[in-house]
Amino acid sequence: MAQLLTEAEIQDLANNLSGWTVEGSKLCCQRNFKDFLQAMEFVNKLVEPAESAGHHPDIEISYNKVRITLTTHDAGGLTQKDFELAKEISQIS
Ligand SMILES: C[C@H](O)[C@H](O)[C@H]1CNC2=NC(N)=NC(=O)C2=N1
Repeated sequence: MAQLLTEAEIQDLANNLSGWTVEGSKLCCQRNFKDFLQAMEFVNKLVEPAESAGHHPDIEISYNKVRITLTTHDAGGLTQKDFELAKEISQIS
């Protein structure tokens, strides 16, 4: 199982990850799109990296807004897997 990160590690990793915030034991990012269709097109692009990583975001869709939350459920908090997947998601437009 992936190791939980320390507070210092989390802050260090978060400082090098733009567009995401640390909220408790979660990494959060919100993306805004023109409309629902574009929001869903983006959400569908998350499937491949998540499946490849064997690590999955929690996704909340509200019309053209997509809120992505990452945490390692098996570990009960933030691990390297969350930051690695967040970096990949940041590359998706
Ligand atoms: C068996 C399977 O690989 C595990 O349940 C994976 C699936 N995707 C996951 N995603 C996230 N975010 N956290 C997990 O602990 C997790 N575990």
